[in-house]
Amino acid sequence: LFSSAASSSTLTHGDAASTHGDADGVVDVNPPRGTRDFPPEDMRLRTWLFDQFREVSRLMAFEEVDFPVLESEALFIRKAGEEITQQLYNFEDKGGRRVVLRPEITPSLARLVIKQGKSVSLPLKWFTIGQCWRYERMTRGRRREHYQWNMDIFGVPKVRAEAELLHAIVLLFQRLGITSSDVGIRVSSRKVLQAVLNMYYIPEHLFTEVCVIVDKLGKMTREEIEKELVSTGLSSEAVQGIINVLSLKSLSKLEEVLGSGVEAVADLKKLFSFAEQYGYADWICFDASVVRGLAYYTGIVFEAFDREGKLRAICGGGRYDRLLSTFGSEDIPACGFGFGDAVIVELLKEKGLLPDMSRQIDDIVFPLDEELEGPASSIASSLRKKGRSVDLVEDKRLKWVFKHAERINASRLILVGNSEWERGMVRVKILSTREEFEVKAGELE
Ligand SMILES: Nc1ccc(Br)nc1
Repeated sequence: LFSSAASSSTLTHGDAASTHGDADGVVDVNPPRGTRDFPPEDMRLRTWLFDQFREVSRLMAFEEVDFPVLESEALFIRKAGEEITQQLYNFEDKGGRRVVLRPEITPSLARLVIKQGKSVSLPLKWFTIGQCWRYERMTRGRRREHYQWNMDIFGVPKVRAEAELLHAIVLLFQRLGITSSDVGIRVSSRKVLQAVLNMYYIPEHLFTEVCVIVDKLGKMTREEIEKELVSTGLSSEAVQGIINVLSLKSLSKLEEVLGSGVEAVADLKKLFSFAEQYGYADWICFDASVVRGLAYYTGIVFEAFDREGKLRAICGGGRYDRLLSTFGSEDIPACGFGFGDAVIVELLKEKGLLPDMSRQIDDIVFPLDEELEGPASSIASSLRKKGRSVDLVEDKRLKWVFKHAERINASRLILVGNSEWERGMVRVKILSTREEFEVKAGELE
């Protein structure tokens, strides 16, 4: 959906610009840097994609929720050095309040769950599709906004919840025509890292910071990661131990290193066994290097990736059992994922899976003379009441109308002409078969 940088088209409207434009009366018609417009064709693709998100949410029996894009900055202040909190789109409003354009959805979800308090019964299965923002120096020319589909389950402490979320992700990919040969989902648990830190007696307060650092595996060199880990105070032995465990891709090897009976291994085994029952085992694989970059994850984490390795993560999520207490509330076990609107479209383009996005209209109604505009309107009105989409066209030459009918894939062209109208009739042309006939205006279906 993110078109390449728009041309520097500008608009000079003479007087209009003098009130709206800058000094020389020129208005920049491009949207703010890093943001997108959605002209009709792009909007049809976005609507189609969001309809797939909604249909999967319906299949999973999730309820839709929403909240403001604008949130208190306090909801996102975290000290773990995450990229997401270092790129807050934050400002002070006219009331002197510190606010942000939200960078993610989960804290707003947590806020709403806390606000709803005892009035909601657990488990909660909520979803939303919302725009998220970041303020990044445009040097990297990256987007500053995207839309995310979020699915979250509150009140289920067991990995059955993560298994449900993974099912939703697989259902979505299958609906788009993507197979497990195109995409995989790497699965691990932050409890793996927790177990390793315990092995080296590393203090608990370093856990979140270490997670954020090792999430950069694959984006930074191993040396840079090791350097950052050492800078937190870890011994080089502990750093090597962490790097070695995070390179594991087999659960049995992990069990050898961590020992049996470790919660992380038990959780993952249970999750992989659920995957067999759901029938999506071939979509997922254990990969200890997956930690995800958000500070609040506490357990299972996962991310979907294109197996050709050309694109960034398609979606990601995990368990966050202690987020609510960071907002001063009682903790409720929770897990969820975010699924952005940009990488998935790049993948669909790569795979030739973009759907046909051309328009489709049922009827064009066209009065052949000006004094027939009234009758044409009443015909359009009665057809619309019957549920047909009608493009009422006026002040055009017939040649243009036929071209227009092709352009918008109209099924029928309904011509209102004097000679027919005098007999209470209209002329109908079926555009697919070129069939043409007269119908009583009142009997038009
Ligand atoms: N968090 C976030 C927000 C906006 C974009 Br674009 N990417 C990531």
